[in-house]
Amino acid sequence: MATNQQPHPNSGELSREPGRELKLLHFIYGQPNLDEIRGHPQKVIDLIHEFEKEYRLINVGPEKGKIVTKLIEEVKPKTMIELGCYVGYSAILFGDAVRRNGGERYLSLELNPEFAAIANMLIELAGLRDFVRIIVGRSDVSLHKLITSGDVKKVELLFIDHYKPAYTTDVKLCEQLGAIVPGSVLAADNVIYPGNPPYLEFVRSTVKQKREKAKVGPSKGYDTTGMAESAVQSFVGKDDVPTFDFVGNPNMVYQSELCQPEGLGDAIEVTRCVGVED
Ligand SMILES: C[S@@+](CC[C@H](N)C(=O)[O-])C[C@H]1O[C@@H](n2cnc3c(N)ncnc32)[C@H](O)[C@@H]1O
Repeated sequence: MATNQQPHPNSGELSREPGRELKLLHFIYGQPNLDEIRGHPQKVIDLIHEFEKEYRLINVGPEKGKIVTKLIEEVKPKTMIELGCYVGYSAILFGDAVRRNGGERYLSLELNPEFAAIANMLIELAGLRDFVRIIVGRSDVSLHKLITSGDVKKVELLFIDHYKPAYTTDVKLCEQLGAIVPGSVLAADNVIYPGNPPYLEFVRSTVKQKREKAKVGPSKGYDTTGMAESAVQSFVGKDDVPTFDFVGNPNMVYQSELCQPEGLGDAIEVTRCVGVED
């Protein structure tokens, strides 16, 4: 399934110089017509696209973004959660869509406080400051706190776009805390490039297969089988371990499909929870 040898769709000759995310902030806030941009999410997105003609950023991009925007129109979440904010591209694009579709808030979980600070400035410029909340920290710790405090009662729509090995463990955490319910929808990015075979196997498994696997007891580490080494090493490093032990809830019934924009070397896996087996 994974096609790790493929070049990243944006890789070309683009600059990967360290600190380019801060450069993006200067580029956008240095625009002479800043007042015309203020309060217009699409104009901020357009400027990020402009910057990406020269620099490589790791956001979801417009093609895969459309898939998630359509899901927002269908699900109409009151609260949408994303794992991985980076410089705020998806938070602005999807936060704006959630707001237009009657939602109440967009929670973005981000590990790196520098990225969160940059994203906050762009979210503010886009006019989404009162709608998008960035929570800085590890996604598992933040999810645990949000759910156990009662702040988030269920997952309506979850956009998963952070540390690749944590896709499965974070969804299992939501399962075992009872936050995944029939009607919950998961949208996971980068499932072809760089690829996430353990996640695809997990969301495409039957209850019977998951119960069989769960017999060994809670899993303690990340399953990185078939993942690109670069994906395993990025953001947290290969020695990182999940904060919690995971059993998940193997009784959750999922319907899962790959949504791949034409001509793109990557796709979003869209997974719907359609029931719970006794
Ligand atoms: C691919 S980028 C997110 C792109 C963003 N969703 C967009 O489309 O604009 C991945 C982000 O996840 C963050 N991240 C990695 N591991 C994380 C974790 N365990 N918890 C929270 N954020 C994490 C990284 O710091 C990085 O900013």
